[in-house]
Amino acid sequence: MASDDLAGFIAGLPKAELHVHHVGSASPRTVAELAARHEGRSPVPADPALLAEYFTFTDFAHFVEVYLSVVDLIRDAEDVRTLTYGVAQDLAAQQVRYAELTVTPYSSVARGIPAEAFCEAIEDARREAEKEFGLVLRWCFDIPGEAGLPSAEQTLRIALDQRPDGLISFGLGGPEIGVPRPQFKPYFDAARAAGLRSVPHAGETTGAQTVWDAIRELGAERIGHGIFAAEDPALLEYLGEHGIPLEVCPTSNLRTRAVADLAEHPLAKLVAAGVPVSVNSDDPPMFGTTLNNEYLVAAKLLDLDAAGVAELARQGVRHSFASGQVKSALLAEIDAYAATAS
Ligand SMILES: O=c1[nH]cnc2c1ncn2[C@@H]1O[C@H](CO)[C@@H](O)[C@H]1O
Repeated sequence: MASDDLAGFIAGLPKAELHVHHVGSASPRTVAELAARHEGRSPVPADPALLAEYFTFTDFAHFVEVYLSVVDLIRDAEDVRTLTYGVAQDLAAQQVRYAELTVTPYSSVARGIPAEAFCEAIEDARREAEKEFGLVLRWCFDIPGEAGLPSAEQTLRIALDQRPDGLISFGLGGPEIGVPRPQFKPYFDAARAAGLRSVPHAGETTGAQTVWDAIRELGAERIGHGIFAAEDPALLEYLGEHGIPLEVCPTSNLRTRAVADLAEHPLAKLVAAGVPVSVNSDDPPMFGTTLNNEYLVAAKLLDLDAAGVAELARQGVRHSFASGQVKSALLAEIDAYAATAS
């Protein structure tokens, strides 16, 4: 199948998205509109054409700085509602049927949006998206690592006090350098005791030890990124044996300069070692990508044909925290599509 045909196959393929950030998914149009409202008071350009340059990152720390400047544009619950609905619409347009969206309530609450109003806004958008697009949305509430333990405490409190219906997991994002995972153990323990699944980022910008810490200290059931696990054969074996999947986002790793070149991306090495992986988009407009494009990138890295790509989509479903019913319906849909379209 030619590359154009494969792109067409991917575009129509029903998919799950497991690693995508809320604010990081805002379309350039949405970001530019929000920036226009705060012109003169925000470094974010109000012209969508200038955003690509603004979203050129020198390293991961620069990425977080830029990310937070966009977070700063979201000032009230109406902004949250509009943003979330737009993200759902963009996912549905790519034939995403189920998505776990990483949301950072701490950042918005710290900027003055009450926790209750924030949760109400995302829940409104979630219900609307399910009704209008048939997209099942779930939330991962993550601790922004750079904001330290007070942000962990508050993220946990918001999760447990508000407990929005769509909330299924607890995460940890932001920088890894200078933000050791073990200090977050009590918060993950409490979140897990309350029935939330554990999905911290680890091994995105630091080495295998961070992934071990995420597993041993935070009870990680899936790992955000985890690409530096490739450095440690014992860890690769452990991930495979215990079925702990990595949520891999190839273009993100390139754009934050975690990986110098796609040719050096460890996806193929991880798969060859028997590590379960899914392919995801992270912060698609900020990285100039889409989930569909990430599938195409992964197909090149793994040398996959249409059947291989369909299997990748099945992995995303299997690694998700969706209900058994949602999983079987989506797997059946993928099977039916692959049988007719390839
Ligand atoms: O690739 C990523 N790695 C880590 N954090 C990220 C990424 N993309 C977006 N965020 C977001 O960065 C904020 C600051 O900690 C958090 O809101 C986190 O969700």
